[in-house]
Amino acid sequence: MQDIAPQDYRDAMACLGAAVSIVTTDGGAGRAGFSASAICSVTDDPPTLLVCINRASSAYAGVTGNKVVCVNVLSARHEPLSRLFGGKVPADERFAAAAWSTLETGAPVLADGAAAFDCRIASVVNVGTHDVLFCRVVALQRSGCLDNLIYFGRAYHTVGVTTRAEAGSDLAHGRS
Ligand SMILES: NC(=O)c1ccc[n+]([C@@H]2O[C@H](COP(=O)([O-])OP(=O)(O)OC[C@H]3O[C@@H](n4cnc5c(N)ncnc54)[C@H](O)[C@@H]3O)[C@@H](O)[C@H]2O)c1
Ligand SMILES: Cc1cc2c(cc1C)N(C[C@H](O)[C@H](O)[C@H](O)COP(=O)(O)O)c1[nH]c(=O)[nH]c(=O)c1N2
Repeated sequence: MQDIAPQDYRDAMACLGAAVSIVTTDGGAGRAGFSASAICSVTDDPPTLLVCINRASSAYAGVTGNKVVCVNVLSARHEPLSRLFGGKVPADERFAAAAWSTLETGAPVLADGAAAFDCRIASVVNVGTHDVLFCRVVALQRSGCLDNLIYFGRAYHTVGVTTRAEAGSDLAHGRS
């Protein structure tokens, strides 16, 4: 087995593009949120996704105490917001920069996000510095979903379509 230095791993992982979301929580353990790219769908029956959170994150206590999160998928226009939620900024200042609502759990839902997955944490696996949160989706919100903010090569990029017509009816009806 190779002896892989963390920096070599990160350099390689920087080549894996990923959609950027803001993961939020609220409840008795307080309101918190952080930018996240280590997110993916697990299964659609029951609807479940996973989020990897660094236990050193300022949001960790809130997320694990409230046991609810909302995954707010970002569009291109949210790059400044992702930078704010990317660390070293007080939580109130992060949330003051956008409009939020709630769905089922009380976790903040970004008013104009590409999509929002309101979740209850169903199980947690500790792996090294992170917890892998398996989250049961209990409510959804979706906008026109015309573009996504992508993180690749240590920089933000955009992928998407420019018009709803270009998106086609498949996207509008969720067909792949
Ligand atoms: N999964 C994560 O925790 C994660 C993902 C992306 C970025 N980040 C953080 O965002 C900041 C900017 O990252 P960057 O991409 O500009 O440069 P970077 O060199 O710190 O990270 C390069 C890539 O390595 C991975 N990575 C970095 N730190 C990680 C960690 N602690 N755990 C798991 N994967 C990790 C990510 O995929 C990241 O895009 C850094 O502080 C980084 O730690 C963390
Ligand atoms: C594009 C991008 C993507 C991610 C992150 C950052 C950025 C810029 N960060 C790190 C996270 O947002 C934040 O930096 C940490 O929470 C540390 O900052 P605070 O403790 O909140 O100040 C991050 N953290 C984490 O625990 N899981 C993740 O998937 C990601 N993904």
